[in-house]
Amino acid sequence: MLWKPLGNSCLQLSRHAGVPRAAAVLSGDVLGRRTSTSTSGGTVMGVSKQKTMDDLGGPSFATTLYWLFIKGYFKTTQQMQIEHKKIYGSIWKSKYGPMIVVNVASAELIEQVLRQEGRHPIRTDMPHWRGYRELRNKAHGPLTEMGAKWQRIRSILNPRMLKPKHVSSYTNTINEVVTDFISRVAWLKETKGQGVMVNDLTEELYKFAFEGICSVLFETRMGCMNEVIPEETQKFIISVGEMFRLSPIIVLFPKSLWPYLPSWKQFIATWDHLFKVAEKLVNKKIEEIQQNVNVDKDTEGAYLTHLLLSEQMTVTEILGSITELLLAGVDTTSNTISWSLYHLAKEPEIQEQLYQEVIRVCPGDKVPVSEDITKMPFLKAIIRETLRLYPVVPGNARVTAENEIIVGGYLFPKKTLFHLCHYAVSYDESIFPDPHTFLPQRWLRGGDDAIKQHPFGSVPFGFGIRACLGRRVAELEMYLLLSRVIKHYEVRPDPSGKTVKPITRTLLCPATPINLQFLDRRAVQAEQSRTA
Ligand code: HEM
Repeated sequence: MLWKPLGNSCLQLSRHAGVPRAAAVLSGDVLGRRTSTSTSGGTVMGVSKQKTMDDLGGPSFATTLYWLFIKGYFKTTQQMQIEHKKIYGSIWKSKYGPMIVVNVASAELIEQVLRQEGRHPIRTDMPHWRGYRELRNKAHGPLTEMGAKWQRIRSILNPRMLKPKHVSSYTNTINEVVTDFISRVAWLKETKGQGVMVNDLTEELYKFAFEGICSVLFETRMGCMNEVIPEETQKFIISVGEMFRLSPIIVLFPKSLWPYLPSWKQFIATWDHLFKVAEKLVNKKIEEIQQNVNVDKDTEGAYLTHLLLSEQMTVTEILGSITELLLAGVDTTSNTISWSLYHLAKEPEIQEQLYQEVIRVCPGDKVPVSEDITKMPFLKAIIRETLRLYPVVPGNARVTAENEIIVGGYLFPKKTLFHLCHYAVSYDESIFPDPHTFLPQRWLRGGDDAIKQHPFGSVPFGFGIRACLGRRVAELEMYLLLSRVIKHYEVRPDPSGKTVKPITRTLLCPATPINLQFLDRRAVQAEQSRTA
């Protein structure tokens, strides 16, 4: 997904940015506050002059290119947010050719942008993703659709993805996948990890997240937890990776050149494969439902069955949405769990505290279900802190489509492209003291830091009506997996002591493989009592 404003996809929209209307001068901001002379610019012959985008500082196009390609921030654009904030302050503009992106890097300014969104917020226009759909006559899903059509899709997809009672009904399905993941860890250790290591944990968690989301969406198991992964599934996973790899390349070129690019042809081929696999799964479900109808049997089922039976969307529309949900729901979850385990391995005391919480709520062989999770505040705090340190979407784009708005005392015209620098804000020490330290306690109610936190200091799932559609499902997956893995295994760092840093590949990912040791707690306890 292209959330960061570094490709034409985001930038294209800012071409529409016009000159601010004079009428807006002195009008006060849309939050109802009058802009004071001190924050809104100088005074011209006794009349205060509204500051506009022209008055904003920031790097030129050449300077940005220098930072990206000579100083080498192309893969660590999240870090560039922090460096630019030091130079330009909390708000600055970056130029990409004729296009302008307004960066906001404080909790207050992010709040101002998000609270002034219109009824149909836009992230980016994603011309390459939309281009494929238009070429092949496919429907847009929640990621690529805009305006009233987007709102309609969300109103249909939201309830079974976000309402707690529906989401908790996916618990058993997800727990089955977690059980298989725990067994797969044992198999990986034995066959490829000298009895103790799991190498490239993120890739393994990717398979878990893919299997988990497929089992919720399609009500079908894909075989990703098997020892040998089915060829079709493996190809699907590779296609997702390819599509994300090709996306930023394609958007570097104008649309008119796409038909001549080999990358565009590969891009089309990968999307064809993604839609083909999704179509096969949807058709299989339609056949199952049809067979039940033929024998007058009630059809029960989760997400896809509900969408098909409710008939609010055509099958083509369902396919468009389901494919996008799948794409949005894999790397995000798997990266977050990888970072959590990476930190728990490094911080044995935090891991022990989590283990004690899990066995207190779920003693013996009890497998946690969603009600148990409500009794595990420390588990939740660990995920929350992971998402602060590693926001999967480190910089989110926002286009203010409907209104002129005032942010930080500057007046911006309609269709201004904002880049919300979530990563920089997550490391703001005035909001999160000791920002580089993994401190889950800061998210516990009654904790010393809890009071100081600004509600927009860390918003890992976004905010408002265009926020993440899969948040509740992702949280359930992460809570169940983490609690059960820690109950079963003691996790220790790679003995080679490698530090893993984050890089931005559209999403924030580990730059190098995360390899960890997994010690079976029962085996360790048995060994300890034998030698005692
Ligand atoms: C740790 C896991 C996840 C994180 C941190 C995450 C984060 C985000 C963020 C930041 C956005 C953009 C929100 C905005 O623009 O305000 C987003 C959008 C979205 N996410 Fe997630 N996400 C996660 C998991 C998932 C999962 C599991 C699914 C699917 C089941 C999913 C589906 C979506 C969709 C469809 C959108 C686009 C919504 C729209 O534009 O209407 N996400 N996510």
